[in-house]
Amino acid sequence: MKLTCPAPAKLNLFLHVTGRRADGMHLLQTLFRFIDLSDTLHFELRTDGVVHRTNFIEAVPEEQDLCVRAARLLQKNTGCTLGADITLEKCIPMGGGLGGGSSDAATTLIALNRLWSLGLTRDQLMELGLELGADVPVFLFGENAFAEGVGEKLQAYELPEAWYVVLFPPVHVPTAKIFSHPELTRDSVSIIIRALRTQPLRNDLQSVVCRLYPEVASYIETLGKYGSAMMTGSGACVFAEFPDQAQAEAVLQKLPQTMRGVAVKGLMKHPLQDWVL
Ligand SMILES: C[C@@](CO)(OP(=O)(O)O)[C@H](O)COP(=O)(O)OP(=O)(O)OC[C@H]1O[C@@H](n2ccc(N)nc2=O)[C@H](O)[C@@H]1O
Ligand SMILES: Nc1ncnc2c1ncn2[C@@H]1O[C@H](COP(=O)(O)OP(=O)(O)O)[C@@H](O)[C@H]1O
Repeated sequence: MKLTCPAPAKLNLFLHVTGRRADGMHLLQTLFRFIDLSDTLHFELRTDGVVHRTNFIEAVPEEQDLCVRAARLLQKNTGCTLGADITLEKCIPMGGGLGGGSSDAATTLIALNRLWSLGLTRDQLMELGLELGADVPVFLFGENAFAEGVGEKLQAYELPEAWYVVLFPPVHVPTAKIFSHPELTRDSVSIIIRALRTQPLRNDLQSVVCRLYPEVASYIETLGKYGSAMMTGSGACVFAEFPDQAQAEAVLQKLPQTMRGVAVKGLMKHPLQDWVL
């Protein structure tokens, strides 16, 4: 038996750092939006219990791959003796604040819950997902969401149709380096969800990233000539929102050819939302 499933990327339409937990993890408020830029995962059932990624991905060794780790975590927690061959077609730039690894992990949990007939509920999958990373639960939640805590307290948030130009600056920003920076804003005032309609949106991680990686600042400045440009997550990717495809693509055309990026549609929900009860 085989399944082929998408794993969409996310944008953080705003991100505030409101405090720090006793274990050092930062408390955030953020708005997650899924976008139509996806990895594709293929799952083939194995009856010998082995979980194996079939393709070579230079930046991610098999044992570290969040898909493989998600599959093994699911086996461990359910006692399932089935396995899977997983083929991962990467399209989402890695380590860019687009949540690709987290999304791959969530898609693996959803797909194997079905392929192995485990019957775990959405809440059970979200609890498992959180063990793999703070960004995993939202992809299992399945709706665009306002998030608090480290990203695990989620409320569905309805967003209008929109298109995004997403640019990939050629730098790798380690998330831990930004969160541990002494000059990071860690005391933003908590907002209530309704304030999002009226408040200008910002990302509290952006100024530290721009100082350490001037390329990110330069991409924001260039894209900012055409729209309201911001960084997603801990970077390095930057984005701006447009009302329709034509406007987003026109902006992409005007940007210097050296700037890699895409024009993508914002999704109204996760493509596998209906797969989980
Ligand atoms: C910033 C966000 C916003 O969506 O996105 P990304 O840029 O990763 O996509 C996430 O909160 C990223 O969550 P996650 O992807 O789980 O972070 P990890 O890479 O595991 O975090 C690496 C390290 O960053 C620090 N960290 C991370 C998240 C957080 N809320 N507080 C932290 O202090 C911790 O030191 C952690 O060990
Ligand atoms: N399936 C995967 N896809 C991408 N990255 C992965 C995966 N599994 C593990 N990783 C690791 O997670 C890191 C963060 O990846 P990713 O989720 O793409 O970025 P971000 O957290 O910035 O949104 C990568 O640099 C890589 O080392």
